[in-house]
Amino acid sequence: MKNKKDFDILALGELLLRLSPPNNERLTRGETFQKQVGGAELNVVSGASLLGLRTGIISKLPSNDMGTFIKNRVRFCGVSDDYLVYDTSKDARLGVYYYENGAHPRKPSIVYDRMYTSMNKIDVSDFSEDLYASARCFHTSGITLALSPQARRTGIEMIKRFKEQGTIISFDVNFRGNLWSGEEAKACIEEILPYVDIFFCSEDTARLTFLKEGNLKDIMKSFTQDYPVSIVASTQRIVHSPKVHTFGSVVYDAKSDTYFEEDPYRDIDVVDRIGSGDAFISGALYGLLAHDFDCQKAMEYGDATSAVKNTIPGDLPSSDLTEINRIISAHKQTGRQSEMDR
Ligand SMILES: O=C(O)C(=O)C[C@H](O)[C@H](O)CO
Repeated sequence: MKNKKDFDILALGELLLRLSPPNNERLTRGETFQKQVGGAELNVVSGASLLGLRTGIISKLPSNDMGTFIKNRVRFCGVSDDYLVYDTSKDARLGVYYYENGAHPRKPSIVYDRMYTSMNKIDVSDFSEDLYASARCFHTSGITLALSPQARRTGIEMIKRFKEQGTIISFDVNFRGNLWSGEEAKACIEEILPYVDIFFCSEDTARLTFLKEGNLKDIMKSFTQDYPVSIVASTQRIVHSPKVHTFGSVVYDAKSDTYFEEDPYRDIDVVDRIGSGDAFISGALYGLLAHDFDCQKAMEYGDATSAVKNTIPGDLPSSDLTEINRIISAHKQTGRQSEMDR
C-alpha cells in the first residue's frame, strides 16, 4: 500500500515510439530511423518532473523488448513506472508514429500506427484501488479518450475515481482530428467537464469543437460558468515563418475572476514544436502545484517551458528549474527593456 499523495501528478496516456529519419531525410526514401519516445501525457509529467515535481505515468505497454525500451525511457526522464502495466497477450502492440521534419516549403509529415495497441485495452481492473489516493493531481487528455472505446471508459472512470479521493483533475483537450470528430469530442468532454478543475483548451478548439463565439477571454470564462472548472488556460502561437514563432498564453482564474498574461516569447528559433503544448502544461502545473495555485506563476512557467521546448529535438522537455528560472528572468528583463524603449 502506497503512502497517501506519494505523487504530485499522475497522468494517464499512451506511450508512443517515435521514429524519425535523421538529417531531414524523407519517410518515403531514407534508410534509418532515430528512436524517440513521445505521448502527450508523458511529455507533461516528464517536464514537471524536471522542474521538481514527483510524477508518474499510468499506461499499458506490451510485455516485450519494445515495452522495456519505453519503460527505461520513462525511468530515465524521472517519471515513476509504478503504474505501468504490461500486456502479455500474443498480439500485444506498442503505438508508433513516424515523423518527418519539414524544411520549407516541404511540410512535416506524420504517420500514426496506433490501432489495436496494448494501451487501447487498458482497464481499471489493471490497477489496485490505492492508485486513486496516491496523487495530488491527475492529468489526462482528449487523446486518451479518443484512442478506443475501452481507453475512453477507463479514462472517464479514472477521472471519477481520482475526483472522489479529492484529487485535482487536470484535462487537456488536445484535439486530434485523426482520432475522432469534433462532435464526438464535444459530447465526450462535456461528460467529464463536471469533474475537471484545470482545463487546457486552445482558442481554435474552443471555437471549432465547442462552437464557442466571442472573444477568447469570454470563451475561457464561459467554461467556468457552465462547469465547476476553476482554472482555464489557453496558449497562443503566431507562426511568422516555419522556423520562427511567437508564443504566449492566457490563464483565467475563476475564483478571483482574473486573467493572467504577459508579453509573449518572440522570435523562437523552432527546432521541433512537437510536445511544446504539453511542455506548457508541465510548466503551468508546476506553477500551480509548487506555488499554492498562483496563476501568474502557472502562466510564467508554462510560457517559458513551452518556448524553450520548441528549440529542442524530440517530444520531451529537457529543461530543469534553474534553466527555466533563468529564462523567465531574462524574459522579464526584455519586457522591461521594451517598455522603457517605448
Ligand atoms: O500522443 C500523440 O498523439 C502524439 O502525437 C505524441 C506527441 O508526443 C504528442 O501528441 C505531442 O502533444
